[in-house]
Amino acid sequence: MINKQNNLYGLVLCGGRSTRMGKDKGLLSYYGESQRKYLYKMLDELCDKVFISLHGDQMNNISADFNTIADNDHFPGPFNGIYSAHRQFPNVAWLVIAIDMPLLREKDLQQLITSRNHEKTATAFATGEKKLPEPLCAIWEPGSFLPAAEFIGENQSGPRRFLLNSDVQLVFPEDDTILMNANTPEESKAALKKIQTSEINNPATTK
Ligand SMILES: Nc1nc2c(ncn2[C@@H]2O[C@H](COP(=O)(O)OP(=O)(O)OP(=O)(O)O)[C@@H](O)[C@H]2O)c(=O)[nH]1
Repeated sequence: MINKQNNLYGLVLCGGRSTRMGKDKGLLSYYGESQRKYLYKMLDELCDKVFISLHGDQMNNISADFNTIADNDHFPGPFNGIYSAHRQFPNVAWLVIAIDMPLLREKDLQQLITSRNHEKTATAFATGEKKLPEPLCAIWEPGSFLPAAEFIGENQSGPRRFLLNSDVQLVFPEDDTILMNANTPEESKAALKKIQTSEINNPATTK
């Protein structure tokens, strides 16, 4: 177990449209509570402060129990959420996670934190056969945002492409499936089955 990290803020990206799922992915439940609440609490164990990242028109539908940051730029996609968080608090690093990774455990985030390299643009899990950085489960250092602003200024909005052109500390997860995305009802069902039938994400064994 590691302590809360000073100057590390947590961001749960929830500003997507969930069109493939057909319902808000933040409201799905894999562990007996909404995924939004589950991941918020997980980050709260590790970070100084935690925020839910949303696009502007979702702000009225969220409980006041959560700290929130609304997208304030004009391009769609997760980089907008990350960049808007930085604009609000430019001097901290951000531990960013996507709402649609139901197999992610607190111990995986601890691995990211203990592997963190403050000198790099970001510390990110390596995913897939090509071991590319996963921008939506990563620590973004404060120094990443000047180059990010330039990148966005060139009308680019892909956070993975940005990290591919940056100096990133790659972290190799114990098991690649922890980063599985559940974007459709079928993927969500498959994730739930994995949770119920394997120990990978049994909350009792996650810490
Ligand atoms: N703040 C913010 N987060 C976003 C935005 N778009 C996507 N995200 C988040 O980024 C992560 C990955 O999103 P995607 O799965 O690519 O897109 P989605 O909109 O959630 O789902 P689809 O509509 O099915 O593509 C999820 O955690 C989303 O909530 C956005 O415009 N703003």
